[in-house]
This record gives sequence, C-alpha cells and structure tokens, in this order.
Amino acid sequence: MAAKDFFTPLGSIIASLMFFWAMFQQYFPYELRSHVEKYSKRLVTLIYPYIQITFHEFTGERFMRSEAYSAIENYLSSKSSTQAKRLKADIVRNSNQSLVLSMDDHEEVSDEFEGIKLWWSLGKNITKSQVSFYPATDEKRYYKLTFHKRYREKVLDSYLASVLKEGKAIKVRNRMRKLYTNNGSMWSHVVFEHPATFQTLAMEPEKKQEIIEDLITFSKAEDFYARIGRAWKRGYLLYGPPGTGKSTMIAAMANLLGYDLYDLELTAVRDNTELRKLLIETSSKSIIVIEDIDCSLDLTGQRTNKKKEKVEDGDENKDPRQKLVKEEREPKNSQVTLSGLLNFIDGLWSACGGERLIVFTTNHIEKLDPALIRKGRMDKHIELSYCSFVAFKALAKNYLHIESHELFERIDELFGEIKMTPADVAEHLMPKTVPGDVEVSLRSLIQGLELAKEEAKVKAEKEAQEQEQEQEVKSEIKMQQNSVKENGDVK
Ligand SMILES: Nc1ncnc2c1ncn2[C@@H]1O[C@H](COP(=O)(O)OP(=O)(O)OP(=O)(O)O)[C@@H](O)[C@H]1O
Ligand SMILES: [Mg+2]
Repeated sequence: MAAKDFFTPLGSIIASLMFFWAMFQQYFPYELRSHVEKYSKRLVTLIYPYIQITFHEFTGERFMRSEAYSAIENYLSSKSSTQAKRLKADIVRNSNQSLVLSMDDHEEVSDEFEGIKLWWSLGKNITKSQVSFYPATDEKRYYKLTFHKRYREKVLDSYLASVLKEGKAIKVRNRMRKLYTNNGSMWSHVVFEHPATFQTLAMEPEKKQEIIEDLITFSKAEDFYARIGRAWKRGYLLYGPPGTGKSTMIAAMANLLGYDLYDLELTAVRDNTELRKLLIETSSKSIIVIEDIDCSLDLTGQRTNKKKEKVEDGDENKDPRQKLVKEEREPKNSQVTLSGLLNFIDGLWSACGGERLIVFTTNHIEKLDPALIRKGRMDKHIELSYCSFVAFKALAKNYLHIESHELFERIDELFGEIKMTPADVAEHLMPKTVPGDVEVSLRSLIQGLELAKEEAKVKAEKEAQEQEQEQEVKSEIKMQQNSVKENGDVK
C-alpha cells in the first residue's frame, strides 16, 4: 500500500471533523474561530503531505473536451496497458487501425519522473440531469494526479509540461495522416496510406542511412533552429531518371516522420498570389512536394506547358464550347513564376510556422536554374539512380524473401554491363504464379537484363553505323568542294 493511500482515509476523517467543526463554529466568537481554522488547516497539511491536481474532461464550454485531459489520456495509455487491472479498449482511426488501451474508471497507475514517484487515477462524478423529462445520468470524468508536496515546483514546472508535450506527440503519431492535393487554389485531402518505407526502398545502404539520419535530426532540431535564428524548414531535391524511386522515397519520408503530404500541382495554380495562399495554408509536420519542377515551371518565368498547348491548339476558330471546357480545366492566366516561388521560399514561407519539408523532384537536374537549387533553398540533393546489385538484393529480400541464390552471380555480372531502373527490376520480381516461384522471377529478370543488353548493343551499332554514314557523306561533300575549288583554280 502506497504511503499516500494510508493518508487518504486519514484525510477523510479530518475532513469529517472539520465538518462537525463547521456546525459548531457559529457558536464561537469570530477571533477564536479564525484562529482554530488557521491551525486546523496547518494540521491537515502537516499530516497529509500530498498534493492533488484534478484535470476534468470537460471544462468551461460543456462540449469542449479539455486538451490537457486528452493529452494525459494519451500519455498514460502505455502505462495503463502495463499497470492497470481494468482497461478500456478502443480503435484508433490511424492508418493501422490499431487498438489502444486506457485505464478504466477508478483505476490507478504510477509514474516516475527524475526520481519522483507520482500517481494518476481516473475518477468519475455522476450527476442526475433534471432538465429533461426523463432524468438522465451525466458522467464527468477526471484524472487526478497525486504527489508529495516537497516536489511541488518540479512537478508544476517540468513534469506537467513534459506530460502534455509527450501526450500531444503520441496523438500526432496516432492520428490519421492526410494527402492533400490542390485544385486551383483549394486544397482537398484523402487519407494518406502509402505502404513505402525506407526498409522497402532499394538503394545503397550507406546513402539510405544518411538520409534517414538527416530527416530524424531535422525533426528533432526545433531548439537548434530557434537558437540559430532560422526557420525550421528543410529543402530536398530528388533527381534521377523515371522509375528510380523519387515518389516512393517521398512516401517513405512521410511515413518515417509521421508527416502529412501536400502534393502541389503548380500547373493548376493561377499565379503567385494563389501559390502564396496555398503554401500559407499548409500545416506544420508536413512535406510539400512539387514533382517534375522542370516541367511545371519555365525558368524564364513563363509556363512551358502553356506554350506547348498554344502550339497544339493551332486553330483559333475552334468550337467555343470546347474552348470553354478547356478554360475551365486549365486556369486562364496561369502565371506562377520561378521568382514567385523563390521569393516565397525565402520570405513569407520562413515566417509561417515550423517543421516543414519542401521536396522538389526532377528527371533533369541540368535543366534547373541554379538559383532554385542553391544551398539554403534546397539543402540536400539526392540522386536516385539505376539499380545496383546491392539495391537489387534489397528488392529481392522484399519481394522474394531471399538473401542469396545461385542466380545472383549472373545478375551481378549483368548489372555491371547494363542499366535498369528499380521500377523495371521490381516488375520482374513480381510473382508470376500463385504462390510465387523465386526462380521464375529471377530468370525473368535475367532475361530482361539480357534483352536490354542486346537492345543496347543493337542501338550502339546503329548509332555507330549512322555516325559512319554521316562521316562518309561529310568527307564526300568535302572532296566535291575540293575538286570544284581545284577545277576553278585550273581555269
Ligand atoms: N528505389 C526503389 N526501391 C523500391 N521500389 C522502387 C524503387 N524505385 C522504383 N520502385 C518501384 O517502381 C515504381 C515507380 O517508382 P517511383 O514512382 O517512385 O519512380 P519515380 O522516380 O518517382 O519516377 P518518375 O520520375 O517517373 O516520377 C514504384 O511503385 C516502386 O514500387
Ligand atoms: Mg515520381
């Protein structure tokens, strides 16, 4: 039995005595009464050395659930599942639909903080509502924290703050994450449930580890960014050929950090003002993604695809109804500029909240304006490239559950000779039968690699032949020019 339990009944006896005292106190003169009250209170505090704080589920507004109460509930969930004998179970509506356990009414769990012992209990007040015709019972729950009075300052200054902070962090981890997409200047969202993780991502292990550490360091660096006076933001540029895992990596990043995703489609944004509005509306703990930045923005400030469309449109006297449909689909004065985007990254963006990543992807890093990708804007450049043998082994482990195979040697050899994207490799490793046959998948990959090698050989031969022909034509022209010149000279 904890010491404070011994004092609880004692406290109630004293409270009862005080009640009787109150009954009689009206018969005592005022001076004497205040003296006795003062000393009796001191006596109670002397005998009962514990402090209790109550956190009610509903405060003020009747239907507003207290933020502190739900943070405490989250904070105590792991302690409840290991300590409490009676538990309540509920499904959390996160991506895993996991079960959470919390302590039942009148249960108690203990906690420890820097050597201090504390107790949490869940209490309930039942009141009968007289307002309606059918009297209804009303339950009001509260958490009660008990600790020794000698730790008052430590508990009030640091323990409670840490409970609230951790409780909120647990809530963020358990929440359902969202994928936002923009339709013009409006965000709409769906539940984000991409299964990609860094474990399933095929790339060189050291490079992968470096990226994971960079991301985790960023997510924990709030104090650091505040100290050096920089906005808590980080920019990533992912570049590489199609099918090398850029989009997959972004999903893995969001899953690793538990962030929301904002997939910003620049071609649907009318102008810089709209862009600013969209970016300001993003929440913290999020990744803002602009895919194929080279296709969405013309680096001279005009829209590339807009221009292309004009060329394709050609005929100006088209059916006006068709034109109308097109205008509805594509905003009319779409004028997002590179400088608009850069100004935002440098200016307003820095001022709006923290903990945000911005990720650009491109297939052609060489086409990008250096201003866009300079350090400070895009802090980290990550190249995603063709599948190496090490990356293939990671895919084989994921797709086929194997770490070695007699066919690996041949595959290693072929990867040295020919390039294939992880997307194509993954396609070969997909099960071809039910249940999947490892050898069939590996042979399919070998066949694919050999075919690609053959195609590359044919292509190289064709190119060499074309070059040879071109060379021949050039030298023939030169010979003709020379003979014309010589004939002219003779004349
Ligand atoms: N590095 C990788 N590890 C695991 N799977 C990969 C990897 N790269 C590609 N894939 C697989 O290939 C598919 C296509 O990859 P993804 O969409 O990420 O490519 P991308 O680089 O974004 O291509 P694009 O430039 O065309 O947008 C994914 O569904 C994924 O399953
Ligand atoms: Mg992609």
